[in-house]
Amino acid sequence: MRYAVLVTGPAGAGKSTFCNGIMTHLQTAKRSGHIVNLDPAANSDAFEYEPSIDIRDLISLDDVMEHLGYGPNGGLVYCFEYLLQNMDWLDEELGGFEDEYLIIDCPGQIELYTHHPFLPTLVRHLQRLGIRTCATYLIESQFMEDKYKFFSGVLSAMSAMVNLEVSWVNIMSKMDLVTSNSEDRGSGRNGIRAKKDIARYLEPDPMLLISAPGSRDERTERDSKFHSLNQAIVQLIEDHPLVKFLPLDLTNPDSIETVLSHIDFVMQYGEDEEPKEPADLDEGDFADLE
Ligand SMILES: Nc1nc2c(ncn2[C@@H]2O[C@H](COP(=O)(O)OP(=O)(O)OP(=O)(O)O)[C@@H](O)[C@H]2O)c(=O)[nH]1
Ligand SMILES: [Mg+2]
Repeated sequence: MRYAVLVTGPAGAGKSTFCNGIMTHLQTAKRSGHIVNLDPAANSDAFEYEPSIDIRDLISLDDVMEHLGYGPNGGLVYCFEYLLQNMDWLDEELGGFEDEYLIIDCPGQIELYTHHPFLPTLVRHLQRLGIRTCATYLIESQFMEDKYKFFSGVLSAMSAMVNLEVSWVNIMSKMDLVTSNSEDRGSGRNGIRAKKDIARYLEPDPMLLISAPGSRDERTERDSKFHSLNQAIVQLIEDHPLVKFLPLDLTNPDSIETVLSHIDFVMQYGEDEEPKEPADLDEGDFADLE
């Protein structure tokens, strides 16, 4: 059985660093894994581990920009359209990997996750090849310092989830930065000071948008349209509590282990390799037989 973990999220969320972190962890646990780079604009320095499959071997953003005159974003879309037209390249690259755990590093343009058909097409393709696929969506802990920014992150995660019909693990990255913030109580910019505050972000409490004091509250009161938009968002998140974040602190191996075990769980990693434990039965279930 082959597995693939898509690592998605906005620019700079820590996706490539997370891919490296998982690789290190897999190696320590004597498990094998491979990085697949799907970012045609990736800087080679970003990879501690040489990607086993690299979209830049098929097409590079620099070439597209130089020879076809595209800018960076149009060029990226061009690269993906090119990949979709040349999926046999990917099939060939994937052909050499049996029983593998692929960690797929994606670019940070969120329009790719919210409305471009690229990722859904890719996921369907992987599933057709019999590869069990799940997706992670990272947002960085600094988002918690501004509740408006944070909820726009929640909405983009929701939108990505709805766009892609696979199991999801949402991750709050760079938690090491929060820890140091909370030790220095004076400097918490927008009130991320106590653990219970963090909990309201990891399991997003939409009331943060309405109740908590923040820099833009005056505007909220003055501008009733802004207020009713917030109300609508609160309602949406209350009605569809789809997004919860697992905290990720790459400086702590236990934290990586927890995140990885969630990813393994949603993909049912290893279930085929070991016989399944029969489900526990209540004594009562046998009563009729006696
Ligand atoms: N403190 C801290 N910094 C991090 C962590 N993860 C990433 N960074 C920093 O955040 C920046 C962006 O990290 P990347 O891993 O390149 O982020 P990315 O999501 O791959 O970025 P794009 O591919 O450009 O979208 C780099 O300067 C990293 O060093 C983390 O867990 N803690
Ligand atoms: Mg990256």
